[in-house]
Amino acid sequence: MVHSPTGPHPRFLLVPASEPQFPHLQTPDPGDPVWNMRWALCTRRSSGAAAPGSGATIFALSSGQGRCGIAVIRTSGPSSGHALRILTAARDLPPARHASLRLLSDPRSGEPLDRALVLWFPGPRSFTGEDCVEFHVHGGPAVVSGVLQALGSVPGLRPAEAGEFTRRAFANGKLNLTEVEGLADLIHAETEAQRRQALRQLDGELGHLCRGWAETLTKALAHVEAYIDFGEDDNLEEGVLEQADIEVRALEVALGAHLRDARRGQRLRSGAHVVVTGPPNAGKSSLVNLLSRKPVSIVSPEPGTTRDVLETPVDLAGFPVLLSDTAGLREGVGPVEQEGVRRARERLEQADLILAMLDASDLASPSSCNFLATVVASVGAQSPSDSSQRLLLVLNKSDLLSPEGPRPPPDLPPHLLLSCLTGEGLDGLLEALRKELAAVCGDPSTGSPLLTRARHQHHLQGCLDALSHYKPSKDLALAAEALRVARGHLTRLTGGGGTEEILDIIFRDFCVGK
Ligand SMILES: Nc1nc2c(ncn2[C@@H]2O[C@H](COP(=O)(O)OP(=O)(O)OP(=O)(O)O)[C@@H](O)[C@H]2O)c(=O)[nH]1
Repeated sequence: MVHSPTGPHPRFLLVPASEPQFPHLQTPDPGDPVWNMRWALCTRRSSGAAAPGSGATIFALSSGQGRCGIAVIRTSGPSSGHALRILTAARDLPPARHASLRLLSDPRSGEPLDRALVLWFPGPRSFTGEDCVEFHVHGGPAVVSGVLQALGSVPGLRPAEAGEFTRRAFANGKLNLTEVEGLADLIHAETEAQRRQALRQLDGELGHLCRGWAETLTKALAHVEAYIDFGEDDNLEEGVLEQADIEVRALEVALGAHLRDARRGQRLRSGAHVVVTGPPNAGKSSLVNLLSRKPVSIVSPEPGTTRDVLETPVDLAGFPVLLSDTAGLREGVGPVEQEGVRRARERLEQADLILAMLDASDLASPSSCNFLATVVASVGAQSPSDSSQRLLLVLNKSDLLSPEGPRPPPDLPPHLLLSCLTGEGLDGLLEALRKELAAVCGDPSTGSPLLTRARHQHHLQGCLDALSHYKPSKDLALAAEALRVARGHLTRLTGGGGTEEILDIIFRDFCVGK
């Protein structure tokens, strides 16, 4: 939709050409065809964010909504400097990248809006690569809306759409796609581990790794193509193909290792599934309430209280977790409880980490014995390096164990003693959870960068599949094609040749002002 410069703007008024507020500045002329064209470009809307370089200068509140001490409003685009001069009623721009105190006024009425810090970032040394301005204003709603209205009245400026600043940074080569994803994750990070992981991705670690792999493939491709062109030529160095082969096989090993690890990064991004299970009355609901620090489940001395799966998001030892309380596992019950038990078993299959819970004072009961037999079987089946499903055995109600009474039998699998009632043993449980979750989600502070999205996994798998067709001893032309396809996957992972739909999906994660 194109708004006429003389017609009504949906939200903001234009400065009438006949009322120049700042005579020393160029006043927009709605009769000027060049100005008209610029206005049309500035106000053009598409289904997604406007294409960078369209000439539009965008503005938005970049700090959160609502009353606050300081609010940051920013602009990006060619008219940023012009807007800054208009709002500060100044002929000159402030020194670049230095905070300057300025009085901001409404260009339509000259009315003072706020005394604010302004920062001028001439492109390309800015977040978006374009000319940018930041206004650090007092965070009252009237100030913020006054400044936004004032900016909207400056010709060539329009409100930004969600993610548009970042999209421009991407288009101008300031961020690659994995860094954009890292930035989106950082904005959404709710736990410490998510923040660490997102920051590493924003710092470009994953992109750097992929670029290194792509370079290896480019080199191998150059060697293979040289061999195709000059294979018979004596001048070609010996062992060229062999060297390419060694590098491609090493790359396959590295890709395989990352793919085996692939689900960890995704769990870190979207939350690991932790399921509490055990016989009725073991204290499962009490543990879920304790770990989530809220009354998610009903706690009662009546066995079989929890009938359905109750799920709650929790920050456990810095890791994002979807914690599920489930019905107590037992046989010979009514249809409703039976359905609860079926759902509990179903949820257990999806668990990344199982918290198997027993009443420490009731280990000899049939339901405890049956449950324990299942746990022992699953612990035996678990290899220490297996990160697909992990298990922690917790003996609750330790407060009911008297020092002179029977202690848990020595042949029990490794377990933790806990009392949900007194909190005794909780620190030990949290530490054990931290270790287990680091195994399930990967430790974001160490090791190689994690693959945090299915998209990453898809391209690495595509790369690996393509390399399986790399057989230079059989057919050099096909081998070269395999290298090209493999390299294409790595390039797309960092956003090269990315389709618009992928960009739209990724930028949808952003808020306005970012
Ligand atoms: N003494 C003692 N009692 C506990 C402890 N934890 C839970 N309880 C009590 O044990 C009873 C059962 O607790 P719940 O948390 O409802 O147990 P549950 O495993 O969810 O029970 P179901 O819903 O039947 O599967 C309640 O009366 C709790 O107050 C504990 O550490 N010590």
